[in-house]
Amino acid sequence: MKFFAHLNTAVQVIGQYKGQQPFGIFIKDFFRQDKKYGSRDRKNISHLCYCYFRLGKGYPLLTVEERIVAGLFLCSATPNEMLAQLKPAWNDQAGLPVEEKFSFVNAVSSSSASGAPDAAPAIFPWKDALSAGIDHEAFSGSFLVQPHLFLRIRPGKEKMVQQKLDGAGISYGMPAPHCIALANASKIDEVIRLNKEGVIQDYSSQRVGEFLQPELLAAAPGVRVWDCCAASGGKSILAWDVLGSIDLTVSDIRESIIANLKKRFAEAGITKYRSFVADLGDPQATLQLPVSPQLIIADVPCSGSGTWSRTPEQLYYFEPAAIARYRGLQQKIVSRVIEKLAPGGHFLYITCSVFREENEEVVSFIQQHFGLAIVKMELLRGYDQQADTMFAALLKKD
Ligand SMILES: C[S@@+](CC[C@H](N)C(=O)[O-])C[C@H]1O[C@@H](n2cnc3c(N)ncnc32)[C@H](O)[C@@H]1O
Repeated sequence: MKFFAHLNTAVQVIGQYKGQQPFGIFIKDFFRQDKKYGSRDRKNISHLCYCYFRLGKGYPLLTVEERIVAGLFLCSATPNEMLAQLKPAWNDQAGLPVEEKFSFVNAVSSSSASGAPDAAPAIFPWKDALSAGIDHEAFSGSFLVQPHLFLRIRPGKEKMVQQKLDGAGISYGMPAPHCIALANASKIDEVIRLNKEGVIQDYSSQRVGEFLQPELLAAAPGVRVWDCCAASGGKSILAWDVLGSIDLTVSDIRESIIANLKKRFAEAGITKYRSFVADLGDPQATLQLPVSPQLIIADVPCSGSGTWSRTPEQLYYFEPAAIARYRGLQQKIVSRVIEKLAPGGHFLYITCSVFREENEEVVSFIQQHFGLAIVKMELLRGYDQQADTMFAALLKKD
């Protein structure tokens, strides 16, 4: 019976949530206000809610309760206690390939008032807006699977990190050298000294290192790098590790963000760098850059659509009008920063978006307005690796 109580609470939570804040924060507040839920209850209720959001825009005419159960079935790789109680007829089918499982849900969907049956592509309905090279069906289906947690091992710490993980009995995969893939709930911060020995960084984000190779950039030691949307410094630490000694400047829009970065850099052993705060969407903003940078890393604000497997509520609440707003901001930011790039310098444009308008079209804008030439451009597919999907383009100024 307890799973029916969890289902009812999940229906209640979903009814109250309107998408204004990350769902993870909302549900924590919900549980804080009502102390009767134990940790197992909280885990199950959260899981049911996330199963609902993982269906994205699919099955809109099912009731909330039906959608939660459909999501639970589609997201379960094996039979389980919860499904056995909530939908016994589907539990034995949980291990089937997901394409086959859709037919069970479609049968319910078409027997409700919905008419046409649904399937994976309906989860993410903006197929025509996707960047080149994304398999729409596989991408849509990827929302049903929780992504891995990835750790990037810092240079020289390879043996130590693997020994520590083995010693703690934590199982992991290695999709690439220096890259550790773990189950999402792994408590590696109790085992690894984060930022010093390894950095929590998605696999695709780690692959941005392929664009930072010294031979590609013809970078000499001491190359002047500006990470202009640095957040807590994930790309800066990567550049530091790949390029060796760099002359680093970081900036972001708010002081509190730079404060987090400083803490993280201290843990990472990065002590020599400059930082400032600037709103790069404002053409009048003061940029406290000492000399013109030879490499600008612009990991710009974006829809984040390549990361929605981690926050599937965004997939559910997304309004496509937001894409043009992001593109407008991205064009302002690149226009503001490229004028500072040294002649012969490189500009690395990065998003975690799957939308062409934020990716290839901004690159075309850069080519047309600033005459930069593409050195390397790639959609970093993560959806087939339980990772984020990102886009990166390296351009060169004459
Ligand atoms: C995708 S995140 C960067 C992630 C970071 N590079 C990393 O690897 O961890 C984009 C960053 O752009 C910043 N940002 C948003 N709007 C901005 C603006 N108008 N000017 C400057 N930075 C901005 C955000 O605060 C956010 O930290």
